[in-house]
Order: sequence, then structure tokens, then C-alpha cells
Amino acid sequence: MHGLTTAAALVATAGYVLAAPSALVPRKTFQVSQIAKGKVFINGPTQVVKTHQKYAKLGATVPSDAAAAAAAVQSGSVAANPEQYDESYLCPVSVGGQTLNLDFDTGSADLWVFSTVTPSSESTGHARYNPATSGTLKSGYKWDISYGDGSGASGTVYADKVVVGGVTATSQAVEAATSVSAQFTQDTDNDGLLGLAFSSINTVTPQQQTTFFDTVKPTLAKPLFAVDLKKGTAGSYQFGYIDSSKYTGSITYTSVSTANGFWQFTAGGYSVGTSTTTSGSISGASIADTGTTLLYLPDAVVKAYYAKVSGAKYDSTQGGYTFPSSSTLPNFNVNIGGTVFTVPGSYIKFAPVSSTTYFGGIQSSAGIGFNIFGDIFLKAVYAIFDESQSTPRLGFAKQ
Ligand SMILES: O=C(c1ccc(-c2ccco2)nc1O)N(Cc1ccccn1)C1CC1
Repeated sequence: MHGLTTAAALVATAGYVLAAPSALVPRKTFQVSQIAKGKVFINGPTQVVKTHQKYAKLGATVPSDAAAAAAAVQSGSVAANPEQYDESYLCPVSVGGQTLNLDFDTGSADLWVFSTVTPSSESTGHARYNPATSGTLKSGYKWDISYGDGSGASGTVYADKVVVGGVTATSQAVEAATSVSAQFTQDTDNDGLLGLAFSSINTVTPQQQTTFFDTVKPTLAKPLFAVDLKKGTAGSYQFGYIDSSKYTGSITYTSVSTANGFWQFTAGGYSVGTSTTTSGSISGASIADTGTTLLYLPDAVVKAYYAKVSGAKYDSTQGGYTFPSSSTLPNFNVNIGGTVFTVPGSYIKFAPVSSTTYFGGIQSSAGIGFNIFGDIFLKAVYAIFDESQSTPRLGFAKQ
């Protein structure tokens, strides 16, 4: 974890003593340097390569290990393609050289895929990972996950190469499904999930495995990823860098609790409509979850929102708030970290459930245990999942 608890970080650098203008006597030195808590860490390999390049005129050659290590400083971007109604977003990932479209999920921590070990009755229409090509079985390892919507999957575990937007994990735990629930079988756009929550909730036994992000984090230019989801068109995820062209204004950061394994934060005041002076406040813990479609908020907030939509009602047969197809929905404004972010009403007019009725993008979090800032919110912002500080933090900016 980049959030080292000690202020000191052992920085191993290849020190060079300039014995004579044309000779460099390479020898490894180790130094322990105190880094003030909360400072961003330097990248050793990059410093070494810069030193060599500086002395190149003296005949210095970059030693292969430093060059290799420097080359390991990686970053990249991958498209996030929406399903119909932005139900979820799928990203192309190379798993053992095979391209699968995966649902990147900051609400879970397992990378699992449809595979040749998934019964064909459950995997027809899906791209399937074949571990025989380049996978190494982790003998005796199993996984089993169940999601909040009642879906789930389970299976066995391999180690294989996984590439996301050019960022490479040479040996990533790839969880091959031997069983998947009907919801996954039916969604043939989805070939599996890539979890981006904290590895503390990874379900693999007997040894928990790291997420793709945790696996590549030490090699990333910056230990962070950023999320740019969009309404009705392709967005993207960046690993290792923030793309300043994807947001306007400044990024507002807010602290994260990792206690439950989620990117959990505290939201503040909210308002409905065009007034950005917030009225009530959003009680309880909230999580940023790219794997959840909607925005789940406390009952009181949801009631206050739909009170402004004529004809809106809680429809128990649909399992949530619905309103007439002719409705124009008000904006939803929420204060996070001191900045008010606006979700346009058009984003909350989520999807038709009949010719006359729409299902709302804001629903109640009652019974879940926390509020979920899912895709309805995330497509209104540029979100930074940042582990560059002493503790993880979330950043939000307007897009
Ligand atoms: O679906 C999940 C979810 C993700 C991962 C895990 C899990 C179990 C074991 C490891 O991870 N369990 C979940 O339930 N939602 C969203 C959600 C939606 C509705 C109700 C409850 N939740 C988690 C992120 C909050």
C-alpha cells in the first residue's frame, strides 16, 4: 500500500561515484531518507535514469536493471463503453492475451472472468478466458462473491498477464468462474469484473489476492486511477495519471475510510433544483462505486427529491421510485469536501419501465447500510481514486 504508516521510506538508489571524467564506478548504495508524512514519494528508478542521462556525455550507460525498473514506470488509459441506459460500463482488457470486456468495479475487489471452465450453459455469448494458453493454476485456491443485487459467481484461480490500457500486470490473480448467476449469464456484454476496491475484501482463499490496481501500483507513475464516465457515450479510466483535459476547475479532495474495503467518504449538504445552497445533509457513510448503476441516498433525501417531481411515487412492483415519461426532472446538488457538484436532472431520468413510466436514477439506500454514489453521480464528475498520500483519498472535479 502506498500509504506507508512510517514517515521514512527505504529508498534504494544506485549511487555513482565519478572516479574520473570518463569512468563511472557503479555501485549500489542504500539510503534511508525521512520523507515528511503526506509527501509524495520520489521514484527511484526514474532518478537513476535521469542521472545516467545527465552523465551520458561522459560515456555513462544506463544499467539494464535501472532501465528496466524505469521502464516499469507505467501509465495508461482505457475506454469505458456504456451498455444500454448506461446500466454498466465495459472496458477491453487483455487477459492471457485474450481480450475480454470487463466491468470495472470500485465496489468489489475480485478480478473474475468467464472462462473455458465456465459451463457453456452459463457462458454462451460471452468471451471466455482460456487459462491453458498462458495461465498458471494456483492449486487449491478458490473464490466466491455475492453482490448487493443478489448476483454472484465463484470458481478457481490462475496467475496470468493482464493488460489495461497498456498498463501491464505480469502476474495477476485471474479468477476463472466455474459458476455464475443468471444475471451475469444474461448480460452477454459483460465478460467479467475487474475489482478496484481495496484488496482487503478480495474473496480468494486460502490466500487473499491483490486487485489489478494494487498489483501494478508500485510501477505506476502515480499511485492512483481516475474515472471519467459519461452519459450515453464512451468515457475512460486512467491509471497512473490525472488527465487535466477531462475536468474543469480544480479537484476537491475528501478523506477515505478503508475500514469496510470500499472507497468510503462522508457527503455533506444537498439541494434539489437550481438552488445550489444546500438544504438538508446526507447522513451516514457513502461509497464511490463504479459497479453500481444508480445513486442510492437516505430515505429523507430521496423523498425530498421526488416531492419536486409531479406524479412521482414509490412503486413496490418496480422496487423503486417511478414518474411519468413526460416528466422534466430537477438537478440534484451535493456538497462533497466543500464543493457543490450537480447531477443534471436528465441523468436522473434513468430508463423507461413502460411506455408511460420511467424509473428514477436516485433511489433509497435504506437497508443497504451505506449510501452508494454509483454511475448516475460519477458520470457528472471526474473522480480520482488516489493513494499518493499517507492515507487514501477521493478527488472530485466537474467535467
Ligand atoms: O454489490 C455490491 C457488493 C460488492 C462487493 C461485495 C463483496 C462481498 C465480498 C467481497 O466483496 N458485496 C457487495 O454487495 N455493492 C453494491 C450494493 C448494491 C446494492 C446493495 C448492496 N451493495 C457493494 C459496493 C457496495
